[in-house]
Amino acid sequence: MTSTTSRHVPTPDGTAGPAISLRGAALSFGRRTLWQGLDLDIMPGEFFAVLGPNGSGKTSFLKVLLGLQPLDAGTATIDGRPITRGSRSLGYIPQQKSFPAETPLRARDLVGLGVDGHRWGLRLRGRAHRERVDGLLRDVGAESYADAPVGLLSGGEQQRLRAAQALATDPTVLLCDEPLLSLDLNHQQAVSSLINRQCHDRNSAVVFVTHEINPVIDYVDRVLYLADGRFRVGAPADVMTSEVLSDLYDSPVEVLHSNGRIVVVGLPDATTHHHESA
Ligand SMILES: Nc1ncnc2c1ncn2[C@@H]1O[C@H](COP(=O)(O)OP(=O)(O)OP(=O)(O)O)[C@@H](O)[C@H]1O
Repeated sequence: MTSTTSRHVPTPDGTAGPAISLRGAALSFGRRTLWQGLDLDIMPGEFFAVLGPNGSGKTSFLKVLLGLQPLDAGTATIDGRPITRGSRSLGYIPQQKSFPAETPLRARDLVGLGVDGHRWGLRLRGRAHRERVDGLLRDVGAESYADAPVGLLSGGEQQRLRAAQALATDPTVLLCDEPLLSLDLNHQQAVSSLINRQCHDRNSAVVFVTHEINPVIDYVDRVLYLADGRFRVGAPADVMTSEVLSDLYDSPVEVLHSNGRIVVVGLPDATTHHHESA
């Protein structure tokens, strides 16, 4: 957390309050509890990763923050206010889903919607608009297909446009659901570094759901690790340990470190997962 300026709502003493705050949060579906007793403050400029095996509740956690999923107990606020759907301070990179082939938008139109599509009042138009869109397309390496119909692009190409569109809004809270899926290594690095800049230079709080911490390990301030209805929150070095993961999975798990990467060995058989296996 390096930024000093804040676009977030200040606390009475003038310091920036948490961008996201959960108190006593609980969510269950039927008899399956995803989490309970979750107290959490995510600060402006914090890069916060959410990890856990398939079905552990990572996407559901984002849905709560998007106002699409009510909690069963507790409260959730963004910038000190109760969460409402479609808040303008939220940016969202959804889990990859293809656009239909006939979608009547070019790549640059999609990004352009992020630049001014949700705003009332003054809209960036003409040259300024075009330059902003071009800059975003360049940032995600999408200039070469800027004028192509989105429905005809590959999954990875579409995903880069979604990242550009979400960043275009300069959100105070950026929610990312597996944004690196189907990107090759170069573009994983480009997109994760862009998200990191939004976080640390623009002071956005980033919530980054991922199966694989290694591509963002240098950026992550804290992780929420969900498994089997339980969770652990802390710095990666404190959570990604053999002791903590063995406790969460209730089964011996070994965490190895190799060349700055984390390798998890011995996840329970039923766990369809994430991280690199040895
Ligand atoms: N609206 C719903 N009604 C009933 N069950 C649901 C609902 N939404 C999610 N679930 C269940 O809650 C669990 C958590 O789902 P969620 O999508 O949050 O997991 P996840 O950690 O994001 O998984 P993945 O890694 O596979 O994307 C799953 O078992 C899912 O079937």
